[in-house]
Amino acid sequence: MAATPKSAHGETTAFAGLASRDVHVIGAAFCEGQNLAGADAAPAALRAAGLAPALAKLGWTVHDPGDLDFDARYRERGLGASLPLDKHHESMERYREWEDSGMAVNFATWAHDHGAQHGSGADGDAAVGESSARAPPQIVNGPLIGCGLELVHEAVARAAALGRFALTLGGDHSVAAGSVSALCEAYPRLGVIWIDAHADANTPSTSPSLHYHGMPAAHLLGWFERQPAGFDWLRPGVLPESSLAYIGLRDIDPDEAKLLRASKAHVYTMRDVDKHGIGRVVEMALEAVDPHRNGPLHLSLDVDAVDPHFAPGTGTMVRGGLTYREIHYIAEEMALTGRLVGMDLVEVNPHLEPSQAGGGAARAMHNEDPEAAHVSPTVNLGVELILSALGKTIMHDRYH
Ligand SMILES: NC(=[NH2+])NCCC[C@H](N)C(=O)O
Repeated sequence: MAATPKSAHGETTAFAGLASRDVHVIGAAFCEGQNLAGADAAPAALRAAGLAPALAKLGWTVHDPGDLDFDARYRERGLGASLPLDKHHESMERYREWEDSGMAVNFATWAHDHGAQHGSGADGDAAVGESSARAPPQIVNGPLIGCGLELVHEAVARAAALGRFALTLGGDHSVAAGSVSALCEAYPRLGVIWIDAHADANTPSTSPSLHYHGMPAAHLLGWFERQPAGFDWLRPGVLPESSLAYIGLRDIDPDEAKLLRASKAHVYTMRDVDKHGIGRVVEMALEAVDPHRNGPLHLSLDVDAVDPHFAPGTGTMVRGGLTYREIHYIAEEMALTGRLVGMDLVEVNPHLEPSQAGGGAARAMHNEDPEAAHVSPTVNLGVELILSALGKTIMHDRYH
């Protein structure tokens, strides 16, 4: 059966799931949405940890054209002057300094209070139609991010048009602006389950950091006061509020919380997980975004939703997260619907893995996939979660 997402998955038609077991890997080595580099190393690290052979073993045909070439796109669009791109990133030494300081505030705030190494990013960032006289707060590196994420959007749209499962490997959570917008267009009734410690629902006006990785949900939902330069390809509101459910939230900024409370987005915080248990929370979230239980679904998984005990290799860790089993359960339930069409795995930062910091190599457990190289705990968890979302269960190692 040919894949024709638009006509086949219209408003009223029940979606029967992808017709074939083809997964398209979109390597989005992109970390411009935050002030720390390293998340851009994740796609390569996930591949090195054996992602493709493990997916093949599970019964999937893997299409991986390699990482998107962001630099080429920047140059094409005349943004070459912004290269090298790491000018707004803080150093790993500064990150360690923040950790040693006791981490009373998040890294972005700490870096700001301790003389950020990078500029405000405001230069040349004027929003569309805005005069510089009363310039609104500017997303750090805004136009460059818009340009880069358009490439993600295009690649995900292509994967969806081919009827393939769109697996986006971040990168920071910025990439979801590209992937989710593309999938919402390909699958009009798309329900999005967003697993995260943070809501990423700040607008440029509410954001304490002006980092875009804290904003993609707000942008998709249409909450930005104005369209920032470079984002013409993103239709604000492309994701209806009621089609979004969060699980795992525990670090929300005050004005961000106000926006969420006033919206129709479905929020399941860690407290809901405590109260109802993960089984019930997943059921409620799926019911909320897809009341008929017959529409296409997307999983946007930020590894910082997981407790730092299990996922230490990420930039914005927050205590009190999902356990190893809870996060796997979520991924497994998504696979069991048979209607998952895409997944983002974001915010894995191999540079922050304990093994890289001198803590010794992560040890393999006896029952782990021998084909997966044991690079580091968070990278390995990332591979495992992708496998769970694509059908691996305790009783079945083939998607059936
Ligand atoms: N994708 C992430 N890790 N987001 C963290 C966002 C942190 C904070 N709420 C901010 O807006 O900056």
